[in-house]
Amino acid sequence: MRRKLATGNWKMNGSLAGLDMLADVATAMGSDSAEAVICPPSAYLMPAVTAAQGTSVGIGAQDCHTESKGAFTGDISAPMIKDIGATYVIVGHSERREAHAESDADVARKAQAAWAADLTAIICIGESEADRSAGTTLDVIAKQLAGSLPDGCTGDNTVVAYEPIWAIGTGKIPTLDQIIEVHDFIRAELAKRFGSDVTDALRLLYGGSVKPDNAADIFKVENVDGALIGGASLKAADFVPILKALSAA
Ligand SMILES: O=C(CO)COP(=O)(O)O
Repeated sequence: MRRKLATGNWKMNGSLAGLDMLADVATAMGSDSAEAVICPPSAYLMPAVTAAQGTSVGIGAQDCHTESKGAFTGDISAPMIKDIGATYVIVGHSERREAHAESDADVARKAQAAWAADLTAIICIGESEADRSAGTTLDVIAKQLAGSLPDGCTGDNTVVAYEPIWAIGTGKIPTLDQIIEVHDFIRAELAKRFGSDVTDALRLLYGGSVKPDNAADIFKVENVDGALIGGASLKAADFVPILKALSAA
């Protein structure tokens, strides 16, 4: 049985004071079944871990370097993320693929770095609007899966997040049929490569304009095991209803 997962990606947003939402999320969660993870900017990782201590809210980073240490000004490594007590790291977000020219191979190396540090990698994939219009969505997804997921994926070390680029921060979300098609396809591709035991344990998140008012419908989709949430993860007032919808799904 896959445990549902709501992950908040703050991107380059939030503040030290904004970490107060962690306590609100923890309180609201109660004994809810879904897991909650917040990924703040690296400047707030350590205070986030401290704020979440003793609660069931997990903390993750938004990126890591492929190397564990060295002369890489401005970067942070997977062992550092582990060292401060975070447990997840997002790799291959489309904003990093685009703004930092990260290739599938780079993303795979980051996932391996995460695993080596005993972190769970949330590996992001997703098509552009041009891909969708050209009818090549599934080809793009297949290529990203093949290139960005290293051999050795398990349900413990990896979460796959499908984020159509055109749905990120736009308020546009795919139809449920489109989400079903891509998530079913991802599950089938994973099964071909990793076998059904691994695939049955691997969580697939949907990301892109998930909000309190559309979350319940998205979470009804069988192969959606949770969400990667941007804007609506900054405040407990938005994040908690999404988490509740997930627990109820
Ligand atoms: O990119 C996202 C999460 O990683 C989605 O962002 P939004 O929820 O703001 O659309």
